[in-house]
Amino acid sequence: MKRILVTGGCGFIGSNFIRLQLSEYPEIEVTNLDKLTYAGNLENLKDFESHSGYQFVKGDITDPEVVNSLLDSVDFDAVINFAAESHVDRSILDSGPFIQTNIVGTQVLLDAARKHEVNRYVQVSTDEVYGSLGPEGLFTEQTPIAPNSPYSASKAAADLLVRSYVNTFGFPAIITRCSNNYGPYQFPEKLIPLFISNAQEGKSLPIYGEGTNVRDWIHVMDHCRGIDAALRKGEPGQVYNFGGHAEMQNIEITKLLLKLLDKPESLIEYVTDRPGHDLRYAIDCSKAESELGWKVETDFQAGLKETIDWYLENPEWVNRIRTGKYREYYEQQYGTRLKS
Ligand SMILES: Cc1cn([C@H]2C[C@H](O)[C@@H](COP(=O)(O)OP(=O)(O)O[C@H]3O[C@H](C)C(=O)[C@H](O)[C@H]3O)O2)c(=O)[nH]c1=O
Repeated sequence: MKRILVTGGCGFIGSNFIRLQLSEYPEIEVTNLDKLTYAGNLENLKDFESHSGYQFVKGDITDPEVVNSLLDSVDFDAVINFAAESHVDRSILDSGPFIQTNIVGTQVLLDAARKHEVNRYVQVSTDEVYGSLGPEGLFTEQTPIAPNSPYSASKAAADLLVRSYVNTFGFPAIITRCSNNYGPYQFPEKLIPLFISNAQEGKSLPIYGEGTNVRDWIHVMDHCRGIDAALRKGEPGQVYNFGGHAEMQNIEITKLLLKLLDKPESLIEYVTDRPGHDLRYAIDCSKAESELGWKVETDFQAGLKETIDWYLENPEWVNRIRTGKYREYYEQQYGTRLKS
């Protein structure tokens, strides 16, 4: 595994994955193809800009010319597809970009990778494709796909395309599905960084509905190590689930964040629920544990504390986002929901 193409490497999970590759594998050459949408940020990899094993290419995975000319110019051993529109709330406001990037982009990448006989393709997916659980049970790799949001439907469609290329063409693809990530460089529209930033600014923390929805939190580096294990040790055609073994209700994690930040619970504001809000995600990762030798390494409380510290130590990174175009989105998303 010498030359790899990472798409969407300027986003949260992709940039952490590139960081892991360049730190762990001295011989690796990573090309990062990223369109630099609102969530793609060159600053996320600033410390690797001049690394001899790193190359950045600005481009869109939905453009066959861009993708094919890149694959013509470099003989990649693997393609790892992180490029995606990922925020459920945005997909409810406008599903168009989700269909384009997540589905059409995956099709373009699959066709180009197949044409260039790339030996390994990893589709980075999500446990949201399985839909919603009740209070009991876990998603396994056998759980039928039943997405509920435009975002998860677009990811499920992409997974099905990947599956079809495996079955139809014998294409050597692997799918990974992970639970909710947290950690440094996460765009502050997602629950944890949004609530840290709002609390720091003395703004309300908008909890959807009653706050009883459950998510399973995994540190982004544990997820990235999982993708790395799937890339190097996984069997083509297989799906691998990853999760953090850290299930929490939204209200519980919010109170924990406020406690760690030493901020009052009076900042919590219950707001209109997300339409079609999935109740609970919880995932069985025993296949990844037994077949890939992967396991969660980050203790949740320690990881959360370290994540809070990262946001507090990087106010410029946060402020550049929060004072930019993001303000329009925040107003659109929360303007009528929030009292304050
Ligand atoms: C932004 C926000 C969220 N929430 C609730 C909604 C969810 O129950 C939970 C987490 O929401 P968030 O939008 O951070 O993440 P999910 O909707 O669970 O989806 C995330 O995890 C999966 C695996 C992916 O695949 C998605 O790409 C990723 O965005 O907090 C609130 O109550 N208030 C808020 O302001």
